[in-house]
Amino acid sequence: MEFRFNINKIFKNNISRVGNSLLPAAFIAPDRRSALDATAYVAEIINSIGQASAAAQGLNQAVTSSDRLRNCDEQVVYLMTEDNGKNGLVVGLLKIGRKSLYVFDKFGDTKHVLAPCVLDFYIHETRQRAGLGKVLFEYMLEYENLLPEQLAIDRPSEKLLSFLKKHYALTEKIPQMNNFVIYDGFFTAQDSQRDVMKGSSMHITASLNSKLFGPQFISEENSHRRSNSRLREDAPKVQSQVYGRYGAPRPIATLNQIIHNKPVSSVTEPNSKKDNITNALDANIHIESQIKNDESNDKLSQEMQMLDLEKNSSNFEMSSMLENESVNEINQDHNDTGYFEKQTNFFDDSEHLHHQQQYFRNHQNLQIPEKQQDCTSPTFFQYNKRQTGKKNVSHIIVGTDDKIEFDQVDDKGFGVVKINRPIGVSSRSSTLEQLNENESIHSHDSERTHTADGYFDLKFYSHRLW
Ligand SMILES: CC(=O)SCCNC(=O)CCNC(=O)[C@H](O)C(C)(C)COP(=O)(O)OP(=O)(O)OC[C@H]1O[C@@H](n2cnc3c(N)ncnc32)[C@H](O)[C@@H]1OP(=O)(O)O
Repeated sequence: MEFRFNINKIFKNNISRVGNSLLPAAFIAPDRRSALDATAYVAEIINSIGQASAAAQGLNQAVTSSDRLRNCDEQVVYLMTEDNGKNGLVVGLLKIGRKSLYVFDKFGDTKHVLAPCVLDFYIHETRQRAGLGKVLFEYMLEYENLLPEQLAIDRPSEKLLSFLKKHYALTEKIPQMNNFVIYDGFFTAQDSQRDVMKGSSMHITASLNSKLFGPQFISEENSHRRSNSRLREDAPKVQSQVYGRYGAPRPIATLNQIIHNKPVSSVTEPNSKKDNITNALDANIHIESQIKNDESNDKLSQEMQMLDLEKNSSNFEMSSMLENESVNEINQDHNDTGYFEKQTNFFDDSEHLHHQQQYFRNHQNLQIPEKQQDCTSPTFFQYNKRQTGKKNVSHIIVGTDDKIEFDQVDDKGFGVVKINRPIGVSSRSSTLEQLNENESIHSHDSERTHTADGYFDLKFYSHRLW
């Protein structure tokens, strides 16, 4: 390919490497004007041979142009020239550049690579099959320090495929979804040259996630995490060791025994303390029976309601305290879910029972019979709307024949049920006022008052440190 100007002044060697400056590396311009002229000449050469290459490949548009080369840092053009004793000849073009590609490996996994690519390759028709193509290609490989299998070929022609097969024995292609052709050994060479983007590959599956969000990057961290998660799935599930306060020896849980009417034989507290607890419970029960006998007395009825609630809540509290081992865990869950802060509203015993059973099922340490009516003894106190005269009353079912220990609870936190009476002291003769002095049910959020619509709001609170 001849030009109207002398290319020998620009290209000192047979093969010249031209970057985005559009000047050969060996070109030394005496002045600025000479540099600008040389740039214009090189641009013309590149455009011309680019058009010739496109024509040789049957392309409508040239792959190689001076504008594209000027605007791209990652691409370079190798030009092969001949000195014909006149203006010189341009006989070959090879354009390469690094491209970010998503390519399949041999196993069908998609990888994201920054690979050197052969973008355009052309030897003038008058010089083809004369070995010039190999000379140009070898020069490029040596200059770029690349191996032939490292290259991704952009839409190669049959001539180029034949060329690569003949000179470099590249035959085993790895099928791709794009127009690039890569050969076996591409990834090995890539890894050796650190051209694979470190730690990043694409994971394409037929999963919904892939459909919705596209292929996922698999970084080293993700791979590690996935392998760890698999290990975790395979590993036997062993309950973690409990340390500290929760690891201390605890009495055997008795709430289950209370519900099932079993003797609380495992409680290992001193007898005197258990006796005190029993006395306190008996006292409450006695008061309850007395009050029930005289339902016409409104004042006593009010007192009964207060005592009922106090007993229910205190029994529940005492049971909870005895259930330290299991309840410690439960409390944490319920503090999070606000279980004890929920206002219960049971008009129907079956609903109440279902709720209670559901609660115990959620905590496998505890058991509750499927049918509460199976528990015939001891007495289970279930106060409903008819008994209390209130629309909303929280129900607590507690067996009273068992010996239960309880401690006083500080008036701290939300909705604390407070029992301020010394253990063993009967509250039989307590009037409502005395009861307010010594035994009180505190609810910071909603006081124990009769509201206009008759609602009674009692909220339980279970401290995390119990
Ligand atoms: C990514 C791309 O650029 S794809 C486009 C590639 N370019 C083209 O197709 C343009 C037209 N062809 C050419 O320019 C040249 O033929 C090139 C660049 C492919 C090869 O350059 P050459 O100087 O011919 O290569 P070289 O002489 O070193 O090697 C010759 C070998 O190339 C292959 N080859 C070259 N020309 C042809 C041809 N017309 N038909 C089939 N194979 C050919 C053959 O394997 C040949 O070996 P053989 O002669 O023993 O059969």
